[in-house]
Amino acid sequence: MLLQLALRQSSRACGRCSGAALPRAYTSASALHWPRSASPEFTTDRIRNFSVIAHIDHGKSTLADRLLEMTGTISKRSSNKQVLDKLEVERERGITVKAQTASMIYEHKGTRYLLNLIDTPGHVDFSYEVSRSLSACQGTLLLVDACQGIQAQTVANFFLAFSQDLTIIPVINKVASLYVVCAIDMVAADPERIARQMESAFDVDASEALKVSAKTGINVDQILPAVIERIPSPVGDREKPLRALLFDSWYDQYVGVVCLVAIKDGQLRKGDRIVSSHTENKYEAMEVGLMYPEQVPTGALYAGQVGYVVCSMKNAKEAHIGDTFYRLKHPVEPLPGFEPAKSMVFAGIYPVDADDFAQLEESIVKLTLNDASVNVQKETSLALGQGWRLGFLGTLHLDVFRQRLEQEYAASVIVTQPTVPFKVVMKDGKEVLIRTPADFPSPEHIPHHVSELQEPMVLATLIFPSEYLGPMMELCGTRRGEQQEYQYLDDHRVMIKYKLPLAEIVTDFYDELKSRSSGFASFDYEEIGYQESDLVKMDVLLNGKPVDALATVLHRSQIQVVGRDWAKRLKGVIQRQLFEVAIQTAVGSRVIARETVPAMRKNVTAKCYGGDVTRKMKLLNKQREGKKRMKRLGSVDLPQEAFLTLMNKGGSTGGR
Ligand SMILES: Nc1nc2c(ncn2[C@@H]2O[C@H](COP(=O)(O)OP(=O)(O)OP(=O)(O)O)[C@@H](O)[C@H]2O)c(=O)[nH]1
Repeated sequence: MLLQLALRQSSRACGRCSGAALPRAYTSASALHWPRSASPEFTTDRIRNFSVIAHIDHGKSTLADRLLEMTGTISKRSSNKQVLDKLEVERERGITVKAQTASMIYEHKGTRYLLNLIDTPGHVDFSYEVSRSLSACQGTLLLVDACQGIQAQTVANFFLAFSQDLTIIPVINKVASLYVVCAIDMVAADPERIARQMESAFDVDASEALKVSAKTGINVDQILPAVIERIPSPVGDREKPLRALLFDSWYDQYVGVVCLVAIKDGQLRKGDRIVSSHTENKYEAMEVGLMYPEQVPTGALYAGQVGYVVCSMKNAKEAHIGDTFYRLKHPVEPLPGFEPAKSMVFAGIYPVDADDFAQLEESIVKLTLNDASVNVQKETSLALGQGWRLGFLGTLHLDVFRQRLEQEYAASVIVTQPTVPFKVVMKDGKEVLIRTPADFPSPEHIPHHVSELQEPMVLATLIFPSEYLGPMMELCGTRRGEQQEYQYLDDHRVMIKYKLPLAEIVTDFYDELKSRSSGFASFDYEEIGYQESDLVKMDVLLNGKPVDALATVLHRSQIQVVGRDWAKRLKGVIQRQLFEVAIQTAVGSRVIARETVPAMRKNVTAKCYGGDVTRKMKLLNKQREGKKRMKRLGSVDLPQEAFLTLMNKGGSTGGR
């Protein structure tokens, strides 16, 4: 019984991990020590809501650990590392993909404060998480690595915070490595230089920058006093009617949907009847509390506080991020809310074994309960059967989703080449969004019905040491980029901005960027709408039959290079079969490239003379295992790797 209770507790703590409970990686001081009657004590003047934003790997999660330790929210244990990175994929990849909230109590000059900290992801694909998390804050710690200096996501995140009028505290991290030759830039970490960079890029006062080491704890004790003294307390009146902003939600397999709310006005008590402004659905608040750092019920939340509410919501889709909750019979003006997340990269996901369709569907539904930014549509491919066309925020997001399907749900899937959403403007003025190459108009159809083909464009920011200026400009040039801006951040670092087609950066742009800059360049982008483009659909044919799941849309200038490359790559992964396999790439009826896989003999044990039964069995088993991972397309067996190899041309993870 006790064991069951412990397991239940442990998986509840990980409700955000879509039901796949992780072992508790840390010891929380929370549930036992939280003074349950404490929340009324924290009036708005004794609350600070702040986030930590930075480029990837600049130390946000490590700093969050130190702050949680300092305030006694978690105990000091060597095993307490990146405690707010709760997902398995986050721990394995060492990145944050989901913003996490934690409340702390901190005494400053004899007064106790309730501090609410939100650790945000650094990667561009998850900037949607950052922007909505900032709506629950009045200030932010802008963290910059003392070796690397300002990077592209530092700039992007700074502007997100700036546009929301937040107080920004500059923090230079990793100053402990001051006397060590920094492996990244091969120059000593130089906090003064970084402070000057921040001054020039963001117009902040360099003397206000805190210089800390999140790892060793140096100067970390200066952070919370600065938070209290510099960041304004939230405005809000607990005597007014309830206005609660829903800014995050997740599905917990035991209690259902958990909503994270920022109470802008009024109070939210257990048992209250509340209404969603978006849907007008009515709910009962069954449990309310603070994230300390796990869910700790407090019975009530008051104006200015950030916490969770479990209400009688049946379906996670009812939780509309940006919604306003109000108390039944006391309607209020809804808060502005947020733009919904826009999918920028689409890919088909299919079960390797068609029998696993129902199981995979269940896994996708569960996973998307905790990631509403994934766009889901059923799709049928002639080649792969029934599956889904999923929309993601970027290729890292896609890769993380695939990894979570495989790790948390043991799914075996085929992911097709990612594509961006193209636009077809018809002659009658109608606009059609094309999310899958299979829907792209045929060459015969275009002259009669289509007036323009368009592709999505982005404004990319690249930051790198000045000696890489040539290779970086060349890279952007070969990717059909147009230079927009050029600025020296200091004597060593340059920032350039390029207008680029999104399709060019969801392929291997990031890998190229890293290899041509020896790893020193960083980049970020924002969408800037659609632009006319000379697009064509390229088909892949196996023994003369087009495979719809392998089709892609390209700029006309790329057909020759990609066509030849794909034919070669497929030849490399398609095993020899009983008959010859012709691989062709083609645009309409024009063949671009052809490769041939010669025929082979079927009997894998033919060379196994004599009576060695175990060896024969081994070979046959191997052949059977191999077959399991094959997809039969007409008469040709296509391995899972065929899709992967094109994706890698292809789908780099676009961010790390
Ligand atoms: N030397 C040194 N290393 C640090 C310091 N702070 C963090 N690190 C290391 O930097 C790496 C990245 O730290 P994280 O805390 O995961 O960085 P993050 O900003 O949360 O990363 P993302 O969530 O991926 O954006 C880890 O290996 C940390 O141990 C520091 O003060 N000094």
